[in-house]
Amino acid sequence: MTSLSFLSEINKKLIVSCQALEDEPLHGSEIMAKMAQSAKKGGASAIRSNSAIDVAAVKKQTGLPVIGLIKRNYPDSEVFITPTLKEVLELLAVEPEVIALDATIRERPNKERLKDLVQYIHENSDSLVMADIATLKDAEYAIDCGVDMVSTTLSGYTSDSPKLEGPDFDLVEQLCNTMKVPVIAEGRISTPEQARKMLELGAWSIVVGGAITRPHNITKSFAEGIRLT
Ligand SMILES: CC(=O)N[C@H](C=O)[C@@H](O)[C@H](O)[C@H](O)COP(=O)(O)O
Repeated sequence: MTSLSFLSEINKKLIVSCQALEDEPLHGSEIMAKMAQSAKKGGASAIRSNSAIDVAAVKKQTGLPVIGLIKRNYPDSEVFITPTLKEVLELLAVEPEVIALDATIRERPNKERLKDLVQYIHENSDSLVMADIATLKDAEYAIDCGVDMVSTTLSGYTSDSPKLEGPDFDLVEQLCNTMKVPVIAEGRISTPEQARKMLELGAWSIVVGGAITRPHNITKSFAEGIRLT
C-alpha cells in the first residue's frame, strides 16, 4: 500500500486501537487479532496495535492497514512508545503500514534522536511515521523531524500537557489550523459525538481505543455511573 493510499483509506474514518498490556485480561496476540476482526466488522478502517507479534497477527487476521508501536520502558527516559531504534527494527520486520512513535520534545533513551529514527524508517521501508505528540510545540518539532502525520495520543500524559477528563479538542483544533500534515485525533474519545466533533474541527481521522477495546474500563464507567453516592 502506498503512503497516499493509506492516508486516503483512513481519511474521515475510524481507526481502532486494539491493545492489551501484559497485566490486562485480554493480553495475547490471538485475542487482539479477534478484537481487531470485530473492529473491522464494525467498520474500522485501520488498527493501531502494540508489539510486533500483535501487528503480525492483526495484519494476517484482518488484512487491514496497521499502525504499529512498541511500548517499552527504559530507565533513563520517560519516552515509552517506540522509544529507540531497537523497537523500530522489531516493527519493520513485520511491515506495518505506519510506525507510531513518541515525538515529544522529551529526551529519548540512550540520547537517540527522533530525526534519525524517522530518517531510518523512510530510508529502509515503505512505512509512514505517525508522531505521537502532547502539545503544539511537540508537533512543530516532529514535523521538523520529517514525520508524515501527527496524533494527539500523548496529550494528558506528559508534564507539559493539560490533564483533561475527556479528549483534547483545543489541541486538535489548534493543530488542524496550523499544521501542514494530517492531524489524527486520539486519546480519551469515548462517544461517537466526540469523534464526529473531532472531524468537524478538521481531524484527518480518529483513533478510539479503550472505549471500544478495553472492557474493564467500559465496565468501570457503568459501575461508577450507577453508584448512587
Ligand atoms: C497514552 C497511551 O499510552 N496511549 C496508548 C497509545 O498507543 C494507548 O494505550 C491508547 O489506548 C490509545 O492511545 C488510544 O487512546 P484511548 O484508549 O484513550 O482511546
